[in-house]
Amino acid sequence: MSAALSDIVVRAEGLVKSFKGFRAVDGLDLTIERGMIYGFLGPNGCGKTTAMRMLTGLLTPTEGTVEVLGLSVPKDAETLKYKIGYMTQSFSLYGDLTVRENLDFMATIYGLSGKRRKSRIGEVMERYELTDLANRFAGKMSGGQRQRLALATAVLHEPQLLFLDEPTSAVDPESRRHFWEQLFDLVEAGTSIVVTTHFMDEAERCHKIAIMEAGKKRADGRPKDLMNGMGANVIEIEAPNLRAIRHDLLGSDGILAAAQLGARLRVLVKQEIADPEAFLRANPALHPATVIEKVRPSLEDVFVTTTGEGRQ
Ligand SMILES: Nc1ncnc2c1ncn2[C@@H]1O[C@H](COP(=O)(O)OP(=O)(O)OP(=O)(O)O)[C@@H](O)[C@H]1O
Repeated sequence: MSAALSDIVVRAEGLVKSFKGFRAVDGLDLTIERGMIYGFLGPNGCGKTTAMRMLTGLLTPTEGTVEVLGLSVPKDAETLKYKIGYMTQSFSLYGDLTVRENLDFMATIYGLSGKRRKSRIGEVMERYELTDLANRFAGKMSGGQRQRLALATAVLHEPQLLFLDEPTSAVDPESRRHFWEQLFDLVEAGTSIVVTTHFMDEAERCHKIAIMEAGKKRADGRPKDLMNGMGANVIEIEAPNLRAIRHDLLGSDGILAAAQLGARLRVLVKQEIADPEAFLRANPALHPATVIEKVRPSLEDVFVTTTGEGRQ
């Protein structure tokens, strides 16, 4: 099988990026399969953007190797440029150009000409609801409209692989939902997607994710598998004195985390504790009638159990 048709679109080994001795990305290994949405989940500053910039060939790694679509990066970055799309956090649009002019400019960058250029610009304007905004300056558009234009410019040349850096941070929840539906349309049409996010609900939509912290990958896999294999049971407690209970539980060895959600306390109990409900009931701060219920893990629970900083 030729490299371009391989089932692996990104392979990185031992990827490091140091800025004056500070390791923003610290030994990252990645294998991303074709046809999926792969998410980097992690807090601000954990190295998501730096990792993505190395994968796109925009930043040279300090150490490690990267292969994207069978090309060696950054050596073959120029060839790769025509096969990938990249939507940056700031959307990289020209505010003093109109929608059509932004698309026209990107078409030139990607070397689109003649009929294909015209038809692709028309197609993306239609698909991303930009036709009525064709003469609007990008700088005068709403966050959601700018996001649609940024996506339209990133996919104009029909890239095999699309990189999206926190694409929904500046948009409202409805635009976010709509945007994700558009991503799944792209996947169905054969595009593979790598996306960074710090939103748990977005990460849950990905086929696979890597949980990042301090430049390192702490865990990776399908969200469901990560939730099932997280090494803790999730118990919710409903009681009037939740702050006192939380304080008490956090001093206990068997407890990984306890966080209040409204009228409930969500407690992560280590898996080695065979009967977590009985374990909690034995705590003197709990009233015998306190409601204790085992619940389904969430990705946020996985995040808390796999990262140190998220623990509370
Ligand atoms: N050019 C640079 N020079 C020095 N430090 C940098 C540079 N680029 C990034 N960093 C540092 O590297 C760390 C990782 O930054 P990065 O932007 O990759 O994180 P991130 O997870 O994408 O977060 P954010 O969502 O805030 O961009 C941060 O501490 C950042 O300050």
